[in-house]
Amino acid sequence: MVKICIVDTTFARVDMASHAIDAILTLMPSAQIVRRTVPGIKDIPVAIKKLMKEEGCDAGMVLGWIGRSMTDKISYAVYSLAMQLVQLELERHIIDVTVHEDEADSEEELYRIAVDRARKHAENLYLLLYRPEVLSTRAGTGRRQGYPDAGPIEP
Ligand SMILES: Cc1nc2c(=O)[nH]c(=O)nc-2n(C[C@H](O)[C@H](O)[C@H](O)CO)c1C
Repeated sequence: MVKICIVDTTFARVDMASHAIDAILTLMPSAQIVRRTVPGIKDIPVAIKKLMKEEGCDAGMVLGWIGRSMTDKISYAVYSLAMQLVQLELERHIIDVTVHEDEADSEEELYRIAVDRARKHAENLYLLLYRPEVLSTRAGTGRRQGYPDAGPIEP
């Protein structure tokens, strides 16, 4: 049975983890999910690393929300680097679902982006774990999460 650790934040304005878990359990009905929630993105790296080690998770998913200010964006850069280090150290995939609040002006559009991104990355996690060959068939096809696919560029 695959075990997946998930960490999200109270800073986020959409409960993306619930959508991700719903998609994960649709694709992997026997998956065991361990979820924790922390205040903000800078609290995620240590939380997911500790959880993955304590629970022995096969893979992880982190869901963050970035505010509109420059301080928020710098926080994201620091967080993003830390998440790369955690993955390298644990040698486990941890899919990063991040929504930047300035991706859209309306709350309706931000909600749509957040849900679409969480669900599509849940599928990516499934493919990384169980169907890596499917990802290879999609190489160069301009897949997007949160938006319609960009599509391939043909010669
Ligand atoms: C400036 C800032 N921006 C964000 C953000 O855009 N998204 C987010 O999730 N959290 C932010 N935080 C909070 C920090 O990540 C963290 O929760 C606090 O510094 C407490 O450790 C901070 C402090």
